[in-house]
Amino acid sequence: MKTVLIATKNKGKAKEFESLFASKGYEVLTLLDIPNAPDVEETGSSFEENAVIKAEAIARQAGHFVVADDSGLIVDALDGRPGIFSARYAGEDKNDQANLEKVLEELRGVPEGERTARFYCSLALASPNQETITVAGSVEGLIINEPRGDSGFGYDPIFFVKDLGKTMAELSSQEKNKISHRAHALKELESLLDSFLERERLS
Ligand SMILES: O=P(O)(O)OP(=O)(O)OP(=O)(O)OC[C@H]1O[C@@H](n2cnc3c(O)ncnc32)[C@H](O)[C@@H]1O
Ligand SMILES: [Mg+2]
Repeated sequence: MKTVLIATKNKGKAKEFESLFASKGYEVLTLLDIPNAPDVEETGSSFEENAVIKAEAIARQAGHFVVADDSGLIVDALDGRPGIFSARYAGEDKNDQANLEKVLEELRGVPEGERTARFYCSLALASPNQETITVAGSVEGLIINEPRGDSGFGYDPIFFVKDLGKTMAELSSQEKNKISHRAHALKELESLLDSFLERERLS
């Protein structure tokens, strides 16, 4: 089976990539499988910049092509926050529960019609031998008042998907993997991946 290395230490993302790539015939490895994998500092000012920083740092270290994901929640009433600071919104310890509570607190009193938001995912595909490629995907939603559901990870329990009448955390993993920002970004990457890997083989 073909293997792809994903430059992430996030267990929720790792699980989703395993199932998203399984349908394309790839086995997924992440930094969680590699002892002492470095923490790459996310010093960029956009999702794209951070995805590229992570992908290129790990590709250089591993001497192999990798995919990195930089993603987050963009809330219109909060001028786009938490945005690229989604993982550490409530503090350096990256606590999902504290992060979503901070968003709910900041939105207290904001009427339903003004609680629009989107999840955004930038994927970067990098190799020591080639120019880095980036793609992106997003999904629209509303931030509800109370967390609902216990699947998924991160901000999923407060992100309501209007068309499905459920929060992201109330969807099965199969359902989330059809409509998520990550799934949409990966769809974009799919058409570029084969030719990237062919150039990789020839380099
Ligand atoms: O950098 P890596 O190691 O990949 O792991 P991370 O958790 O730090 O990941 P990011 O820097 O990309 O931060 C993304 C944050 O946005 C949130 N997020 C991203 N995708 C999400 C999803 O599908 N559902 C819910 N929350 C999500 C989640 O809280 C993440 O911690
Ligand atoms: Mg991160």
